[in-house]
Amino acid sequence: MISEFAAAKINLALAVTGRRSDGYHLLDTLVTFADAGDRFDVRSAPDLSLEVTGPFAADLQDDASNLALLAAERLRAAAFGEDVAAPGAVLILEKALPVASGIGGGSADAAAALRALNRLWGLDWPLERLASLGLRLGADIPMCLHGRPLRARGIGEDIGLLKGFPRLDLVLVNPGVAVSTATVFGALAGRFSPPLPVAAGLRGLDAAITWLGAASNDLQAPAIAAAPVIGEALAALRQTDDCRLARMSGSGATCFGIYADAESARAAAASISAARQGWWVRSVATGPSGSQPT
Ligand SMILES: C[C@@](CO)(OP(=O)(O)O)[C@H](O)COP(=O)(O)OP(=O)(O)OC[C@H]1O[C@@H](n2ccc(N)nc2=O)[C@H](O)[C@@H]1O
Ligand SMILES: Nc1ncnc2c1ncn2[C@@H]1O[C@H](COP(=O)(O)OP(=O)(O)O)[C@@H](O)[C@H]1O
Repeated sequence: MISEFAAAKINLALAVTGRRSDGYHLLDTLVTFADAGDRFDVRSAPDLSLEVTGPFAADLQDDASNLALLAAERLRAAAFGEDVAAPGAVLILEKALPVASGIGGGSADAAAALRALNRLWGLDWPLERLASLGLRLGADIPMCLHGRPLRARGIGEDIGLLKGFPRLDLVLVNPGVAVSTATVFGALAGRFSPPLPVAAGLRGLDAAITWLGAASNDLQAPAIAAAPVIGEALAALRQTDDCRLARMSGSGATCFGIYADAESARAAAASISAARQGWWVRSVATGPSGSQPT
């Protein structure tokens, strides 16, 4: 049995800088990964199959369109072609992240499946080769394969790792609405931004907060227009003690707050959870060099 962690992806800042001729939008985004996520186990079997467990399993009823299984099928076809002796695997996904929530659930799972099967099948493919296969399934899969602080451009394929980017104590809040990524991009209606400022050499919380404060997430306003409860999630974070910055991740609806330390983050998460019992609320840490579950 091989296990991989599918860490939640958090877009700390996101500028939409243009649009390609195929309709996909060009981004400039600063991303980090949390120690909250889905868990992925794989074991050898003659065929490929998927079992989904965990608190959000019921939101993913259709296994055939699950990005993790699709990624596994693509990897098997690319590595073994029509070989009748091609290996299979049982993929066991524990779905702990809310679905369609701006924290890369499907992409994180597909990346974890590729990493796990690369090991199980002894393929030894480099990350770049897995990333180019993954990109054809989801724009966020390459960044989720890296799983550490990075800057991504293009639609997510042009990645630069951010060495020295600080560990952050965050609260993640999902107010229980699923937001369609395509709808949110569509609502931008061609309003584009300049690229984000240079992010090299950001060390320490204060430097990160100053840099992030001068940036934004261009998808936040259209997402709030589609689902106003996202504005309530941001307000709830901003009202907690010691919240240094609150913003939405990706195309929403999950929002994050940044805190000075883990204790403040835990206290904020407890107070939001107590006030909003239907919301998904977690205090998490992001890792400077990739995140592992706590
Ligand atoms: C916005 C971001 C930021 O990291 O995150 P999420 O909100 O998904 O977490 C991503 O770019 C999302 O990437 P991903 O979730 O893989 O998107 P995909 O499934 O490839 O695309 C779903 C749909 O969104 C639109 N889309 C997506 C990505 C992009 N750069 N431009 C787009 O216009 C397209 O209409 C596409 O058909
Ligand atoms: N393993 C998966 N986890 C989550 N969503 C998935 C998965 N496979 C396919 N999907 C589909 O992908 C869509 C986007 O979900 P997700 O990747 O969680 O969004 P986001 O990247 O915004 O968090 C959902 O509508 C969901 O049905």
